[in-house]
Amino acid sequence: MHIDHIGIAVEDIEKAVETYENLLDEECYKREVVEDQQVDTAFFKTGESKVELLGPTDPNSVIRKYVDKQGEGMHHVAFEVEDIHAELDRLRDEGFTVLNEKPKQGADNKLVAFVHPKDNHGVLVELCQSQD
Ligand SMILES: CC[C@H](C(=O)O)C(=O)SCCNC(=O)CCNC(=O)[C@H](O)C(C)(C)COP(=O)(O)OP(=O)(O)OC[C@H]1O[C@@H](n2cnc3c(N)ncnc32)[C@H](O)[C@@H]1OP(=O)(O)O
Ligand SMILES: [Co+2]
Repeated sequence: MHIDHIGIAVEDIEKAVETYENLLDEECYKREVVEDQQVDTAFFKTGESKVELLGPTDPNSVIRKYVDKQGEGMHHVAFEVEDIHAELDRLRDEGFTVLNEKPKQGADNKLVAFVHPKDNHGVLVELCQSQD
């Protein structure tokens, strides 16, 4: 597994894109709203991995709930895997709480699924598999 991206929850994604374009001295390479997850995303390439900014698109968005409760900040770490179905089965067998029955369509043309932070010492983990 390698880190595909770090997810950062933000209040205002337009402002956050401006900040990170300044900070990283590079343009955001993709903007994508993922209705199913009620998030607006912005991606920056950082070497082999990426930064994914996440803004809420709906009052019921998990990002809305997170920012209201914890404030803006690091939200999840995503690992890219070859076979997400096999990995989810392995993690379930190992006793991890996999939050998705089956992988969902994520951003950046990936299938995604999540493992509850309570099993990972407080870190929400996303597994993603490229559909390229
Ligand atoms: C568009 C896809 C994109 C991609 O990369 O392709 C994405 O990354 S989408 C990202 C947004 N989607 C998700 O995060 C889906 C998975 N998340 C969830 O299902 C929930 O957020 C969940 C289950 C992690 C938490 O939901 P819940 O309703 O239980 O929220 P609570 O505030 O009650 O939290 C319970 C407990 O967990 C702690 N918590 C919540 N979120 C996080 C987090 N991101 N990192 C670490 N810990 C988290 C929260 O503090 C509570 O802890 P407690 O000790 O019980 O107070
Ligand atoms: Co993500």
